[in-house]
Parts: sequence; structure tokens; C-alpha cells
Amino acid sequence: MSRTARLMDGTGLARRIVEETAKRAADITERTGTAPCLATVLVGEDPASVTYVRMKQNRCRKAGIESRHVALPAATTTAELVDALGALSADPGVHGILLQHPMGPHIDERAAFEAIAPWKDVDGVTLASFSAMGFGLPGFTSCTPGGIMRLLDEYDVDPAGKRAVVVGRSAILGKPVGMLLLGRDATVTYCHSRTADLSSAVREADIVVAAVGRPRLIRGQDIKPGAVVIDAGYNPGNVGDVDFDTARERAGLITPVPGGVGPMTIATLLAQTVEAAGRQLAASV
Ligand SMILES: Nc1nc(=O)c2c([nH]1)NC[C@@H]1CN(c3ccc(C(=O)N[C@@H](CCC(=O)O)C(=O)O)cc3)C=[N+]21
Repeated sequence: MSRTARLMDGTGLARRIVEETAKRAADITERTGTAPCLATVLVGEDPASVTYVRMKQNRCRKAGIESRHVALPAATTTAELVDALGALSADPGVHGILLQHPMGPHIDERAAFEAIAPWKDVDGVTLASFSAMGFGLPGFTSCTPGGIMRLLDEYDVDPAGKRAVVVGRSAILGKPVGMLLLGRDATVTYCHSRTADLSSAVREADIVVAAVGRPRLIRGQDIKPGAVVIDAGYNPGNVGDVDFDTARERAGLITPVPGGVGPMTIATLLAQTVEAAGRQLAASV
């Protein structure tokens, strides 16, 4: 008889977080006369990015968070993008800034992210946010890593002493989620394109976080029985980095795609936007 993993319901948890966030947003709006506001910045018209940004704006609206969209042409230079982000950073009507990734090969992404004021970095992409995550200090987490940690807590997964394998090392996903797991006393291994034997690393993992953007890279045969499997991969067509059908036969807990990590990413973004607005508006009265 094969056991089947319990599903980690990101949609349900995200809904509860967004409801709580909406209450806080309404409270801020009532007390200060100003609604929390998230600026979304998109360079170019990549269809997937357009869809993601629209989803974020819709979710903001439902939570009583205003959003302001800045759409820049694909040919925008790094200097122009830095200027636009500098203006939003200086604008007291904007409390959080999301610069959608990727921005195109001609953009210096690090320079762009650093143009976001740290107190408005609700997407957790600046050096300031990254180092706070690394040192276990308070600050805004990268949204997907923050959402993953919240999901682990919700399902009573304590990372302490567990072997965590993070597949992927991107600046806003793989690297920070590994740091957050380390901060909770997991033994963390990063795997990436140069890893010699991915399968044997994954086989050791009590917690697997897949974050590379390679459809169904992680197969059930490599999942340790009972492991916690977090699929943070986003690929065209809502396909994750984990081969769900085979992985669920061995995992203890697993996130579905869709309905797992994705909604948690957006819930974290909204919660952090309201937190940023609360601080900025309290400071201005
Ligand atoms: N600076 C930056 N920050 C990001 O957080 C960021 C980014 N750039 N670039 C693109 C990726 C992608 N991303 C997703 C967020 C939510 C879902 C999501 O909610 N997906 C739904 C499915 C949605 C559907 O039905 O199409 C789900 O998994 O259930 C997916 C993908 C955030 N990203």
C-alpha cells in the first residue's frame, strides 16, 4: 500500500493571511486617512510577468491596498529604471515597491534593486533586506522564502536539526530561503547547475525546496520517504520543479502547484506592504 503525502494548502493559509492583512490595512486607512499603497514596476511586456503583476494588483485591491503601476518600455536603461525607482522611493504616497523580475538582459538588476529604499523593500530584494535575513535580524523577507517559512510553521515543521536541500541559488529565492532555514537551525545544502550528483543530495533531504525553474526536475524516486517537499518553481503552464504525481507517493508533506507556494508569495507581499505603510504613516503623524 502506498502512502500519499498530506498537501500543504497555500491557498487557504494565504487567504487567512490576506484577511488579517485587510483588517490591518482598513485600520491604518481609518486612523491616518491614507490607504497603504504598493507601487508595481514592470520593464517590458513579458506575458507571464504581466499576468503576475496583475495578480498582485488584484489581490491588493481586495485587501484595501492601493496599487500604482509603472509600466516601462523594454528598452528602458538601467539609469532610467534607477531614476523611476528613486522617484517612488521619495514619494510619500508610496509605501512599498515591487520591481518585477526578470527585467531584461541589458538591465543591471542589482543596481535597480538597490534604488529601492530599504524601508519600502516589501519584496525583500535589497542588500539591506538580504543581510537582515542572513543575520536573523528583523526586516522584510524575500516574499517567496518568507511565505515558505510561514507554510512550514503552519504545518508544524521545525527545521531545527533537519537536513534541508535547496535546489537553486537565485538572489530572491534559493539563497535567502537557505539562509532562513539555516537561521532556524537546519543543516542546509545548496544544489545548483554545477552540483555533481543532485539525486544523491536530494535523497538525504528531510526538507527539499525546489527553486530552479526546471519543470519536474525533482522526481519521486529521489524523495526520502516522509520528507517535506516545497515546490517553489514557477514554469510556464503552472508546472512546478517537482514531479508531483511521483513525489506525493513518498513525501510526508508536499505543496501543490498551483495552490502551494505561489499564493503565499503574494500574501507575504501584501502583509509586508501593510507593515511598511503602518510604520511610514505612524512616523509622519
Ligand atoms: N521581484 C519579484 N518578486 C516576485 O515575487 C516574483 C518576481 N519578481 N517575478 C516572477 C515571480 C513569480 N511569482 C509568482 C507569484 C505568485 C504566483 C501564484 O500565486 N501562482 C498561483 C497560480 C496562479 C494562476 O492560476 O495562474 C499558484 O501557484 O497557485 C506565481 C508566481 C512571483 N515572482
